[in-house]
Amino acid sequence: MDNRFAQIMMPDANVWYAPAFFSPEASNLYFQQLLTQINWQQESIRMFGKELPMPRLTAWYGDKSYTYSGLQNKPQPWLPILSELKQQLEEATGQTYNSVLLNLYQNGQHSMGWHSDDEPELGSEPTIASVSFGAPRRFGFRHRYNKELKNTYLTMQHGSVLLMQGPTQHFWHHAIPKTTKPTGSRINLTFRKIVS
Ligand SMILES: O=C(O)CCC(=O)C(=O)O
Ligand SMILES: [Fe+2]
Repeated sequence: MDNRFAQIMMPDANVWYAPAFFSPEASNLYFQQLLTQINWQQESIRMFGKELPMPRLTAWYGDKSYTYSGLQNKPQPWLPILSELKQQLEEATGQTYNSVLLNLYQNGQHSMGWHSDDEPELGSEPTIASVSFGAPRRFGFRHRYNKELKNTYLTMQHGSVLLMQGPTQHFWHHAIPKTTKPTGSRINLTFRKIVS
């Protein structure tokens, strides 16, 4: 882990945050390029027997197919900008990644519900490197079993990286809550390693 990262002290977890992993100039460029180059999709989710639009746009790039929210996703092939980001994260974190899920939150009503990234394809203690560009958004952690523990909230800054590894997915859910504050677009990329 390079020295841009500081550990977030949470029990049953291994979480690191780099608020300014990328410079503001590089971050502005990545944000604009990702907005236009990524093949953003409006997917739907089945909830309570109904088809609902996901409250965000998504895209999936990588080498191996993967099941997410019950959907078998065929990834699109790597783009140069994604390979470049992947390489920088691999160098900084000492891990390798073979796929990336992208989320585009266009406003404060776009969100992601409480979940953990514990799909079997990721192996038992996955490392997930989560990059943010654009509007800052609150990111929450909630312990899955110990209700005495308070939630932990971080504000995901433009150009930041959050690293979740070790037992984090076993013990904690995470989410991007909705906000009523006027909020611009945010792009998130979660680099993952599919092992099966
Ligand atoms: O947008 C974020 O920071 C969270 C994304 C996330 O949790 C996921 O894609 O699994
Ligand atoms: Fe997640």
